Amino acid sequence: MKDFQESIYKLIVETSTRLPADVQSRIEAARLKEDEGTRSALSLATITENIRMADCNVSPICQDTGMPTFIIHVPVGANQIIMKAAVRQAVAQATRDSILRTNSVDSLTGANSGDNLGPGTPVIHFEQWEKEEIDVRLILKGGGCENKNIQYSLPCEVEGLGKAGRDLDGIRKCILHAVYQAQGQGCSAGFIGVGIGGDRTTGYELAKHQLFRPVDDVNPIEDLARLEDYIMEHANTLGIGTMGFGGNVTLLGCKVGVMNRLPASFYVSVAYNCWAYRRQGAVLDAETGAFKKWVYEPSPSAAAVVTESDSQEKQEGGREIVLTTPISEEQIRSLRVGDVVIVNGLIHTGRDALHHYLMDHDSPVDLNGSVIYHCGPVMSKDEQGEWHVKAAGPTTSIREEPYQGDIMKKFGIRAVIGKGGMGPKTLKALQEHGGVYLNAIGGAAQFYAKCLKKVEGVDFLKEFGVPEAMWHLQCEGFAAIVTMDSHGGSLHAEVDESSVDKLARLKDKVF
Ligand SMILES: O=C(O)C[C@H](O)C(=O)O
Ligand code: SF4
Repeated sequence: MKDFQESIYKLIVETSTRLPADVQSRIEAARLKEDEGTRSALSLATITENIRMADCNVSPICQDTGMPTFIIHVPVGANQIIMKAAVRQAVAQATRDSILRTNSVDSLTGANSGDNLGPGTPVIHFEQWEKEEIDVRLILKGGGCENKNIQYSLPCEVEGLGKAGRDLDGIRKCILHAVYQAQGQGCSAGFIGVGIGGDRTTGYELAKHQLFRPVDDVNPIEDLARLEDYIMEHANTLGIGTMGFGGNVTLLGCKVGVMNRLPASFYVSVAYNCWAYRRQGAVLDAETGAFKKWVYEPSPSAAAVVTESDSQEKQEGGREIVLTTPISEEQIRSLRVGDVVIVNGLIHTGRDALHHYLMDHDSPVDLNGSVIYHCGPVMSKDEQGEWHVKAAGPTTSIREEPYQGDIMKKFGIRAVIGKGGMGPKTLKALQEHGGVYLNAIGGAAQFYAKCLKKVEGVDFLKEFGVPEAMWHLQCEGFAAIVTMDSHGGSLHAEVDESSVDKLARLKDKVF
């Protein structure tokens, strides 16, 4: 097994930095389905550019490299103990090389293990089979879309759709609702895996397993093939669009599996995966572990991908405003939903741990007129001890809803950049205080890293770990869209309202 570890490392690099061809072609098709010049079309152009950059830079497509989950099929007699140790070493090496973000956190203390190893991480499942080769599949599914997974226990009442019974039509309602409830927060347009039956644990497992199916396969069970087609057609009438900006394409793939259940239970489990659907597999030689071939066709090389890199400019009706930090209240009050803002100057990252901390502590730096970026970057340190941003897209902002308004007021923060939008408490605070919410494109980690020119410093690195630390970054030309303004306007509230109406149109029995 001398080559096994190296093959696993190669698989991790491929998975984190290049989307397979089936995934990429769905994204490209979505881009063509969106009307030219709309926010969704331009966001998909940014996403396409980001995919190209990740490939060229051999760097993570998205900064959240997720929970590394391996499913390994081995011939009878393979030594799984040795293989497991090699997988763990390859994961640690990929983390040192900034291909994976340090993503393993002690649930009680919040301490980051720093190498992606810890109780429960990475996830490694072994299966034996009769074939004379090893098949290793890997999925890197990030935390934001994982938070949008949902499990239904039938029969139940589904918002917008009424009663969902223990039949195919009840299942249909659950899946439609699962897409609706994710809104833009799981970086739509997304892919879903659905597990029907099992118990609460195996139902979710089955759902995740569906994400290993090729995007273009046809379900061998006729009823489920019909259900998948129906969902693909109708989930795309909800109008949620890319990042929840509104648009024609909300769902890029739907795969449904079924297993037996207990008489008393009927679960429908949905695993929601963002557009950054990073899954790949490798077939390896059973004796040496040497790489033989990829399981999913890799994308054509980056040079062949056609891109439009001027995305986010000239948005539908929106103005483009350049803001340099520190920003005044007057400047903020002049902004409206739909404006494109180009941010320059010093900004600060802050997410869960920092927001919690700032509620009853002082800030280590002056935040008056500043911008907080909801982001947990991938960073690397060079030999001179200088930090560099390797990947830095936004994280889901709604997690900071309990804190955000209070913190903006307490420290005089004028803008937050994030993704997926925030709720009524923040919207009210933006009005009272004179603040704005700027939506960046989730997953576009290479695209934004390019704007983060210099690391001026960092606080709480030891205490919170790399993703949660407060990084002080000089940025240049960071484009984001105003989706919540200081006049009570919220694009997220609008899209939510209109999509629940559209969901309700799908109430009538189909199956
Ligand atoms: O943790 C992150 O960087 C992002 C997360 O995947 C998210 O979607 O919010
Ligand atoms: S930030 Fe978005 S694209 Fe990245 S892992 Fe989270 S949900 Fe996926």
